Amino acid sequence: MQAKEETCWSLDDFDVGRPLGKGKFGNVFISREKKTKRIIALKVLFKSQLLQLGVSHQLKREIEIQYHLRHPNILTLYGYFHDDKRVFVILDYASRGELFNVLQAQQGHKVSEVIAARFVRQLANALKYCHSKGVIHRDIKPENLLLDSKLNLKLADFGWSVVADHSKRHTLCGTMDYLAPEMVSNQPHDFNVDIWAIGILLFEMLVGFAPFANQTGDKLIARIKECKIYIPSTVSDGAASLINAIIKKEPSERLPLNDIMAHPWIKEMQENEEVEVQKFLVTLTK
Ligand SMILES: Clc1ccc(CN2CCN(c3c(Br)cnc4[nH]c(-c5ccc(CN6CCOCC6)cc5)nc34)CC2)cc1
Repeated sequence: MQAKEETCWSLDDFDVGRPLGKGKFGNVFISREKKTKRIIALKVLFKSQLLQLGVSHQLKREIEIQYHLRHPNILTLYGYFHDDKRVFVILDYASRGELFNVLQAQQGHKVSEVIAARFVRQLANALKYCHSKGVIHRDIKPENLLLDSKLNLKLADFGWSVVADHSKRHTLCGTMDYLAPEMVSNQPHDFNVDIWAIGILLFEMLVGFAPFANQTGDKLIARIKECKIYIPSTVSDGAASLINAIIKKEPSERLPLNDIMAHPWIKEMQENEEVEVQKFLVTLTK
């Protein structure tokens, strides 16, 4: 469906189906656009909730930012409309759902190194595009990474993103596991917070849990600031070297996106990716 400029959408344009998931501010329903029969995801948010929780600015920013991003690894936001009680956001439908649930369904909550390398490469690609437009996502985590029918990763939920500027944002946001040290100590932060999250994600996909998981509150903050992680020997040397090159306390020392995508382990894993993807798709329940 082409995102026609200044289209006036309304609920009458859609057949709304089952809920795909529930969030704090509303629900997402699988839906079909009547004219084109296109399947989409319709995010329905209650204005009362948005006002009560003071997150209307976040929704506005999510829509403004995501609407202007067009990339194969970013979930497309086609448009939005509202009635007196609700705001409706029209989004791409990712048929395999959240990476979070796919990981939960795996033995040991982890995936093979080939699959993990594919997701890291696609996420780095999406972030390279975002950062080139001055957008920092700031909430990279398995819940915000969706998968389509071909197992392509789609970066979603720009509710915590910002357009970087020199004032360097200070608001603390997102869940703690993925927060970079400079964010937990509420220091100025920049694009490198997204790079940090790629390292945490790679660790979690290969080990089955995040490096600072099972910690809470101040202990968790202390562990993140200490920035020491223990990588089990089940993780290959190539993958471990990439994780260690990204998980650096000093933001400017983290491996840049181009070097992540060109890393020898990423390149090595790409060799038999197609076969692994087909095998992995068969294991996912329909
Ligand atoms: Cl306001 C709000 C409400 C809920 C949420 C949490 N999710 C955010 C992502 N949502 C989806 C979006 Br946006 C776009 N495409 C999707 N596709 C799916 C999806 C697709 C398929 C399934 C079914 N599973 C797929 C994997 O095999 C087992 C069955 C489950 C979810 N969820 C979304 C679903 C809801 C975030 C914000």
